Amino acid sequence: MAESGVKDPIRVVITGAAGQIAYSLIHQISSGDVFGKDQPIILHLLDITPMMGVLSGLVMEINDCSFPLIKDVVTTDSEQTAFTDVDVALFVGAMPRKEGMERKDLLTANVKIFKSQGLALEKFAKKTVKIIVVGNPANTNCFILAHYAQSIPRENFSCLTRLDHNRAKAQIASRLKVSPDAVKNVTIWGNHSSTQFPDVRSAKVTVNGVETAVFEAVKDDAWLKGDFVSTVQKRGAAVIAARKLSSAMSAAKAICDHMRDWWNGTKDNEWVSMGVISDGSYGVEKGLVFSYPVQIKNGSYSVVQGLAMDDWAQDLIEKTQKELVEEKNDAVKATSSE
Ligand SMILES: NC(=O)C1=CN([C@@H]2O[C@H](COP(=O)(O)OP(=O)(O)OC[C@H]3O[C@@H](n4cnc5c(N)ncnc54)[C@H](O)[C@@H]3O)[C@@H](O)[C@H]2O)C=CC1
Ligand SMILES: O=C(O)CCC(=O)C(=O)O
Repeated sequence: MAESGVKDPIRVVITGAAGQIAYSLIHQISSGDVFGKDQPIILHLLDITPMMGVLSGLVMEINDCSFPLIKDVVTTDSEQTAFTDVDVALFVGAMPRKEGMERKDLLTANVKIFKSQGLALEKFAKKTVKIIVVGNPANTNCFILAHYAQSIPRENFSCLTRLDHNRAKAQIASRLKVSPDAVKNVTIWGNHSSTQFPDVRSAKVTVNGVETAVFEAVKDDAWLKGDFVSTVQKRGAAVIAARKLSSAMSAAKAICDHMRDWWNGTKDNEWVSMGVISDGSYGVEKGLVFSYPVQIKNGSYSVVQGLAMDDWAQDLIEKTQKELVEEKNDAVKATSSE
């Protein structure tokens, strides 16, 4: 904080800044929706060289928005310039999948980007940098990024599963005809892929002022264990099939929700889902980037412990873990052969 009582600016890097997610994200961040209405920001926008013209147009638009919180905008195709002294790093830049592909089909191309950016992050970012990996396959890209940036604390790395979390809340809310904010404590376990486990066994919903377990309120176990799960698992693909482009507005909103909660904390007795480096909780292999229920206080998250498991849940968690182990092995092979 400067002597005047005005906060010092924070540096926020967005990779893939010329892409469709960034176009929504930049607006929300610049408006003060994430770090607060009193937090000045210097934006670092990274993209590949052919996109520098697009970034210059984006800067014109940012200027034309007259955001009072934006103190400077740095556009660059240099990883060194992009990551120097950053406080927050949003790794959006990567190739998106097309209709018919699984996210892991992007692995070979995208993990190489994350190796190179991990090495740059290691050299140039602040050690306190808070990181969200969005580019797919998000968990495994995050694993590679962290692997090549060993001096940054492990708890500073995360990947985005908040979009899945929001989708799960929205499905329950729509089924019960309540607002999504009446639904709390859903959990996304595992990979941001079609093996993820959207779990509402501990979730609660407030209907007509009364808080009830979601399973009791919905009264349809077959749906909660069947179509609900597969709808959330396959929502990304459904959007691509309909829009011919992958989710962007909802992804940007979820990135903001994830970082806002990490920056400011979660509400009492509530949790959110974040892909984080596993400490072995719930029997998951240590070191995998796995989505867990987390609570956040003073800028640090902790995995919610002691949630009940049954054979059905355990099976789903093992399936998504198995996929992550396979992805990790393929990613390590793809990055170490260079
Ligand atoms: N985890 C999640 O919940 C979600 C993840 N995604 C993923 O986010 C990523 C970005 O999606 P969109 O913005 O829709 O894609 P997009 O194709 O519109 O934009 C990607 C941008 O990244 C840039 N880029 C490519 N390589 C780069 C590099 N080495 N350094 C910096 N920039 C680079 C491209 O030039 C492009 O401007 C995709 O991988 C997509 O699958 C999308 C939605 C949700
Ligand atoms: O599904 C994809 O591959 C891109 C977008 C995404 O990850 C999602 O919508 O969940």
